[in-house]
Amino acid sequence: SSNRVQEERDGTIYDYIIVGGGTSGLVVANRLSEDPSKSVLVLEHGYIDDSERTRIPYAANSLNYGDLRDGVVSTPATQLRNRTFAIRVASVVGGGTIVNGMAFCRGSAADYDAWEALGNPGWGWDMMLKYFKKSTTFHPPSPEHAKEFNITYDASYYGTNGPIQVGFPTLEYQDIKKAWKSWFAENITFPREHAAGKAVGAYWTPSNIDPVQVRRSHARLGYYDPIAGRKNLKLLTGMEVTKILFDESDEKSKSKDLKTIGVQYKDRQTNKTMKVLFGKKGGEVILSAGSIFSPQLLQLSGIGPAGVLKAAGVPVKKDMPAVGANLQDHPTVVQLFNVSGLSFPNPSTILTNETFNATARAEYLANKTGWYGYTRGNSLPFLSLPQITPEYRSRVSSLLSQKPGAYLPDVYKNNESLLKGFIAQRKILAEQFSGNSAAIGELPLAYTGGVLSALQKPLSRGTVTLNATHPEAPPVIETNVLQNPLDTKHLLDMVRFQRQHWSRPEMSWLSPVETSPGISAQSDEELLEELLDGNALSPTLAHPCCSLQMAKEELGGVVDSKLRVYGIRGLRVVDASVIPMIVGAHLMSTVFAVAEKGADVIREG
Ligand SMILES: Cc1cc2nc3c(=O)[nH]c(=O)nc-3n(C[C@H](O)[C@H](O)[C@H](O)COP(=O)(O)OP(=O)(O)OC[C@H]3O[C@@H](n4cnc5c(N)ncnc54)[C@H](O)[C@@H]3O)c2cc1C
Repeated sequence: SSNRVQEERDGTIYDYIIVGGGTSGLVVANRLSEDPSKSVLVLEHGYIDDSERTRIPYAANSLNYGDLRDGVVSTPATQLRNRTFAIRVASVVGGGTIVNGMAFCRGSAADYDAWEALGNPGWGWDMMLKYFKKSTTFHPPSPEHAKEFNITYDASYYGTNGPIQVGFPTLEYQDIKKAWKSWFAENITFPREHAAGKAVGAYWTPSNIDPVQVRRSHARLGYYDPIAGRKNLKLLTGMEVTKILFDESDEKSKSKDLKTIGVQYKDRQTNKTMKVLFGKKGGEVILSAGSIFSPQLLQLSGIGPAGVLKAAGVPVKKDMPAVGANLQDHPTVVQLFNVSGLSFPNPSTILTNETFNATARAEYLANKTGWYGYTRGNSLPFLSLPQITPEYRSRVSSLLSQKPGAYLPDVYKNNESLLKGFIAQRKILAEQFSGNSAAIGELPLAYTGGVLSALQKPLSRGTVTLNATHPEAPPVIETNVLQNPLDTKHLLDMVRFQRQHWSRPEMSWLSPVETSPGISAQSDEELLEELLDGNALSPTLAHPCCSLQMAKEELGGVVDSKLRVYGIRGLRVVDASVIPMIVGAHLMSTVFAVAEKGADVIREG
């Protein structure tokens, strides 16, 4: 019965089993199946969704709940009055790229060079650039449009025939010109192209939009649909992988590494549990279930912190405390201003004016023009710490004077490699905080009143561990948001920057009045109190990552630079969880590049 799937389906013996047909899984599936002599199976938890909400660029403004995984919630956040938060992850063929906000931006060279510095040769900026290009096709804006809105770019940093279509919406709201004036008044940098390695300052970033079809470009559309007919590639949807299977005979002789022989999975429709096993020559399991479910699956399979596994009744195959540690995301803070004097239409119009919305929709459906072709905006200042606060030097010295383990979760306390890894990360972060090599805050250009800032370089670290009473339910996610007090400082630095920005003469056209936190709040304590009262802080911008970090093993690495899980044969991870340190950018374009490089690394053997 262990060969049931091969028997039931078509008798194929697979060389690769990819767990998760999301963003990374489909990239890897595409590249590995380019070789007709290799056969590839993708098992995806979700289904195919080709509805309007996945196509229409404007739909990127609303959360597509139908394609999100149910019940993924963080534990009460001690620093945020024990609030819990939905951690948004996709469950759909194409993964996060089907449901996300379509911001397609890249970090700075220093963000990726940091990965290389943690013991990952070939993962620095110079090499990653190749994969940023390979994954994309860039569509420049029309010269008239670019001139009118001062949209700058350098197409040479993108690809010319990659699967993901990248470009700008063909229309912009007029008020954005005034909003940009206020940014030009700031003493910051204005890179012509953010994707050139210096993504620090105020700049235009593209979307994953196909400007010809005027629709969302995503992993399924770019990487799977065009090759779905390959005979050596099979995608099964609605399948939840529940265990990675190891060669039990190997396991008995403790001297040998564990070796994968296949996976066990459950058909979500019939609830039937099945197995798929490699043939005699073996194969590789590639974990691409994302930053929450890849660590869960490793733990369900006996690879993870022994204490966590035992508590959940899972037999320990390999004690690896680093599995599920190092979780990072971009914590956010929202400020509110009352504004007047906006032109018609503005970005709020389509959200609040039903007639306008209906007309925009009809126009899009008839000829793909109008505001339904506009996403969420493409002007995204990402600032370095010195650009945000004159206090940056004192921040760096407080960081370096912290006892390294002081603000880390328990798993770091008894684990020397995780702690050493954090110290190595901290050194890199101290360098980034001292200068303008990398962004530490995202402060998207805003003028309609709601102002979001996102911390790009948190020092707090979260964990993903099995739910001891229901190991197969979504795992326990401790974000530990703001556990390190410097993270709070940095968020408040951004709040103060925004406040200063909104009081500039160039913003007076809006007659803005800060309503939350409100200018009576001045000290750190007052600001924090008001922000907590207003539920204005969150641990996540839907960018969970880093929970199975690629690093030297003695630095808390789970995978090596070939993405192989240490000590296990036939098992790699390719998704956002292998990122060792979160970048100063939304994640998707980085994940595409990681997966492209991951596929190359796998093909090299
Ligand atoms: C709501 C939202 C908004 C976002 N906005 C942006 C944005 O505007 N710009 C940006 O750059 N990034 C954004 N992101 C982040 C970005 O989309 C993700 O970081 C990226 O898509 C993650 O890719 P991945 O391959 O790691 O995981 P995913 O794309 O999530 O793929 C993982 C896949 O594995 C499947 N899976 C999980 N467990 C199992 C299992 N046990 N068995 C089988 N399959 C399984 C899942 O169903 C999923 O399809 C957003 C994300 C979300 C959720």
